[in-house]
Amino acid sequence: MYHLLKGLYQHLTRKDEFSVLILGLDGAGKTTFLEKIKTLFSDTPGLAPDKIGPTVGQNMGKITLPSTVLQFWDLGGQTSLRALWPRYYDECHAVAFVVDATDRDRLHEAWEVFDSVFSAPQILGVPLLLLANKQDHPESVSVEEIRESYDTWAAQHARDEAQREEDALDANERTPVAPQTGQRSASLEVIGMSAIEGTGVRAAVDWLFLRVQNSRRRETH
Ligand SMILES: Nc1nc2c(ncn2[C@@H]2O[C@H](COP(=O)(O)OP(=O)(O)OP(=O)(O)O)[C@@H](O)[C@H]2O)c(=O)[nH]1
Ligand SMILES: [Mg+2]
Repeated sequence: MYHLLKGLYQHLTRKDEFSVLILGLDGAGKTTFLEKIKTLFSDTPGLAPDKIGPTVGQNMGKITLPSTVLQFWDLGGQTSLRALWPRYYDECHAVAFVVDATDRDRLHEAWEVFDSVFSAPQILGVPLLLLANKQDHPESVSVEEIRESYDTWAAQHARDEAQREEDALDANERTPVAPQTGQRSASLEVIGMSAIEGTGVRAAVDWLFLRVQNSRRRETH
C-alpha cells in the first residue's frame, strides 16, 4: 500500500524537465540574463553584474515552475567557443538567443551566428526566442529595429543562397529554392530586455515556459 501511495504521490508531483540553451555573441549579456533569472525565480540570488566575467565553458541554472523544471545552459559566446554549441543541440528544448542591441557594428555577425543555430537540423522545430538585450542603454536599438535588421539580413541571405544554388545548377535541373531562414523568421518572437535591470526577463521565461510545454521534443522524455 505504501509503495502504491508513494508511486501515486510521485506521479502527481512529477515535474517535467526541460533544457533551454542561452546563446549569442560574446558580451551580449547571456550570463547576466541567467543570473537575473536565478534572482527572480529561485531562492538563491544570482551573481551581481559586476561579479560576472566572460564565460569560458558553461554556466547552469535550474528553476522550478508549476509542474516544470527549466534548466538553463549559458554557453561562452567567444568565436573559439561557438564550435562547442552544437554538442548541446540534441538535448535542448528551446533556445534563447541574446543580442546586444547597443552594438550596431556587430549585428550582422550576430545574424550570421543566429542563422547557423537556426538552420542546424537538431534545432528544427525547437522554439527559438530572440532577446534584444540592453534596452536600458540610451544607444540601444529598439525591438522593432532589431526585427527589421534581422528581416533585412535574412532576406538578403535568402537571395544570396538562391543565387548560389542557381549558379551551381544546370539550367535544366533548376528547382525552386525554399530558404528555411525566411520561413522561420516570419514567426520569430523578439522580446526586448534589460538583463541588468530585469525588465523583459520574466516575459522571456514565461514565453519559454509556455513554448517548451508544446515542444515536439517533449515526446522524447
Ligand atoms: N547596459 C547593459 N549592460 C548589460 C546588460 N546585460 C549585460 N550587460 C553588460 O554586458 C557585458 C557582458 O555581459 P555578459 O553577461 O558577461 O555577456 P555574455 O553574453 O555572457 O558574454 P560571454 O560569456 O563572453 O559569451 C557586461 O559588462 C554586462 O554588465 C544590460 O541589460 N544592460
Ligand atoms: Mg557569459
